Amino acid sequence: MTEKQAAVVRLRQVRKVYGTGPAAVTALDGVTIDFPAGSFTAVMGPSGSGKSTLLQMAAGLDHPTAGEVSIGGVRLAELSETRLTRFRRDRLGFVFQSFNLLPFLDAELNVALPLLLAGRRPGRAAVTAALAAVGLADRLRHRPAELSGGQQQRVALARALVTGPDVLFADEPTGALDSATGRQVLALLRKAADEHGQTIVLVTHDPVAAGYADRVVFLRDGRVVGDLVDPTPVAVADRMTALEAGPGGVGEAGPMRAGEAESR
Ligand SMILES: Nc1ncnc2c1ncn2[C@@H]1O[C@H](COP(=O)(O)OP(=O)(O)OP(=O)(O)O)[C@@H](O)[C@H]1O
Repeated sequence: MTEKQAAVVRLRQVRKVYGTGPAAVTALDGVTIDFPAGSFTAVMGPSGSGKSTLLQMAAGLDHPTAGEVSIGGVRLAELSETRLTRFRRDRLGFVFQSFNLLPFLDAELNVALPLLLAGRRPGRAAVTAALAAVGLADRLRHRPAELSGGQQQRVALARALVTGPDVLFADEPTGALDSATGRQVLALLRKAADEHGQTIVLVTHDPVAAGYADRVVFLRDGRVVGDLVDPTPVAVADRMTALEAGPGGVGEAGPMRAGEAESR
């Protein structure tokens, strides 16, 4: 992997409105949050609460309607489209629920692709090391169709990590995997933060997945409504139940406040 700098991802009063007029949807309603350098944060919330939108804004995949996003001190709004594309390619990694591998390329070439696209000569050792790191050193010649879902997701993770990104954005990366395979992928995300200082932002519905993070941030109706530090799956599931019950149904825990968890 190449040298990288630890990078904080910073959102300030980020709003995202899709569409206009009566059909407009406010997906994010003034989100201010930091994802500290080298931290692993899970983003959770009911369906439609704005998790994927938050990830898209934070990763510069789409532009906010208002507010500001910076990564490692670079304000994304100040970059031209070309520079933003290059910034994403050089500094960020992405993993999605659908693995998005190219079906006609084997594992090795799928992993080499981001280096080729960046105009870097894909050193065979770097590509092999990335696949070995996800436990697939013996699958270099296999195409996606010849790999299990978990193996495909691990190839996708190797592809995301081969460039040595400062920040890795993962949207439901374990959504299509069984729990044992999902845990392997989550352990690799944990390792990326612990051993390589990479900043991990994980969108998930799964309290077990969120339990791998340092902190869980909860969204509802496009707003941050609370967080949980050193989360356990049980504590996360409790919060989710309260959130999904709606504002009037938060139960004994009472309404959540941002930062509440730290004071406990
Ligand atoms: N491209 C789009 N155009 C219009 N509305 C959108 C678009 N993307 C998202 N939305 C709307 O914005 C809101 C937030 O969507 P988002 O996908 O961010 O939520 P989510 O929390 O990730 O949901 P889920 O858990 O179901 O994936 C929803 O009401 C959704 O319908």
